[in-house]
Amino acid sequence: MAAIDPTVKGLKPSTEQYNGAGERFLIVHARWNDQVITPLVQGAVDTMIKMGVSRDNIVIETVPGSYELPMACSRLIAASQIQASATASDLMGASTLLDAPASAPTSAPSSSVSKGPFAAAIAVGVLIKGSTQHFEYISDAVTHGLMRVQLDTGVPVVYGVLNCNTDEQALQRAGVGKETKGHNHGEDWGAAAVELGVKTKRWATGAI
Ligand SMILES: Nc1c(NC[C@H](O)[C@H](O)[C@H](O)CO)[nH]c(=O)[nH]c1=O
Ligand SMILES: CC(=O)[C@@H](O)COP(=O)(O)O
Repeated sequence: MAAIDPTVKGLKPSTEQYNGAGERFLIVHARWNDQVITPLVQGAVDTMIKMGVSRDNIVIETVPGSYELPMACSRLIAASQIQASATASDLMGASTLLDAPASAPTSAPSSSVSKGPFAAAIAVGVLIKGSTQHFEYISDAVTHGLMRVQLDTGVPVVYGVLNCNTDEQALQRAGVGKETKGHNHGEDWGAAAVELGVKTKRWATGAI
């Protein structure tokens, strides 16, 4: 049998460098299959930091299982938008205090911590096939749910969900396989979140 060309399958690196500095990102992860989830989330965080994102601007939330990911992403994206408008009106209020005492600060305190809306989210879950139809139903529902969240909100939701037939398949895709280590897909998801966050913001201004 002919060997598979290892250069065929996989992600071509982008020619553009993306910088997520100043942007806020969301990671929601399931707690099912934690041995696989932990390195995936770590891989995503490490890559985002390498791409300029401050660790303080990565919000990490957990849910019990993958089935809960779409709801949590949807509501947390909405919460970040509420928080951003509340912060904006607080700042506007502060800047119109013309009769503020001379000792009062004239601008908002500077901080690297953002209260802006999430630029992008990553939903991380690991589904491993068991002996019933459970896996198929959850995989399908979560996949469609996450797509719906990103299209409905206009905020990119990276698909960090592994759908695996065996434990070893899942471990290898988190870079911690027992037979062969494999590649940590969380790193790709972190990079995708920063790229899509930057691009979506650019597209929102009408720039192409
Ligand atoms: N079997 C897996 C689950 N199952 C749990 C569900 O996702 C859900 O939490 C429950 O049905 C309550 O709504 N979740 C995973 O993430 N991975 C699995 O392999
Ligand atoms: C509801 C469950 O988590 C469980 O009964 C599913 O079983 P399996 O993973 O063997 O399909």
